[in-house]
Amino acid sequence: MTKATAKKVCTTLCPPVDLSGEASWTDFDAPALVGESLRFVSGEPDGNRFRVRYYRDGEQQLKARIWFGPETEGPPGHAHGGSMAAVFDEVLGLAAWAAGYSIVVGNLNVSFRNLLPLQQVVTLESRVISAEGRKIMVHGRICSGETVYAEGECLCITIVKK
Ligand SMILES: CC(C)(COP(=O)(O)OP(=O)(O)OC[C@H]1O[C@@H](n2cnc3c(N)ncnc32)[C@H](O)[C@@H]1OP(=O)(O)O)[C@@H](O)C(=O)NCCC(=O)NCCS
Ligand SMILES: CCCCCCCCCCCC(=O)O
Repeated sequence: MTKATAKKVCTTLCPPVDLSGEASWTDFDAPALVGESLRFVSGEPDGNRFRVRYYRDGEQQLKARIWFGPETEGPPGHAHGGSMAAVFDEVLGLAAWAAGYSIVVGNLNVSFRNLLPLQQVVTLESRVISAEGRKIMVHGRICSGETVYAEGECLCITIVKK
């Protein structure tokens, strides 16, 4: 990236970003469902790492508007692959909870398709694909318009009370 195209890195708190959803989406209150423990990805809504807002779409599938801040940097000016994996981990696991399954994530596969520029609001679209016994499969993608940055396939396993 040239100096001319590089986005200014915020050394103090970056300005507010617009995480609003589409008209047909409704707000989804993650802490009300799973408690306050999900701080690693969505715990600092005004911070410089991730800013996340959750929704359900018209089909009740979980959607997230996500801003990857300067502290998610991997390749210069772009998101670290691990930061995208962390986002998939939380959002796809949460999607299974939102669908009524008490799970933890057993396996997560991520395909990185395009470098994701920092300080851009993107959408994570999720879909619960199947539920067979204790195995809940959830797929998702991080995208903006026609551009897909990454795809995730998440095997969730329902928790067994001991
Ligand atoms: C996922 C976990 C609960 C499964 O342990 P368990 O309750 O003893 O269940 P099992 O190992 O019997 O697995 C249940 C089924 O899921 C399958 N499974 C579990 N983990 C799997 C994985 N990583 N990949 C593929 N299949 C997996 C098993 O093969 C088994 O399938 P089967 O019923 O067809 O034989 C356990 O491994 C665990 O707690 N892992 C840590 C999870 C975690 O830290 N996630 C991140 C935070 S959410
Ligand atoms: C027993 C309550 C546990 C609530 C956990 C919500 C899990 C959502 C997915 C988190 C994924 C992860 O932590 O790796």
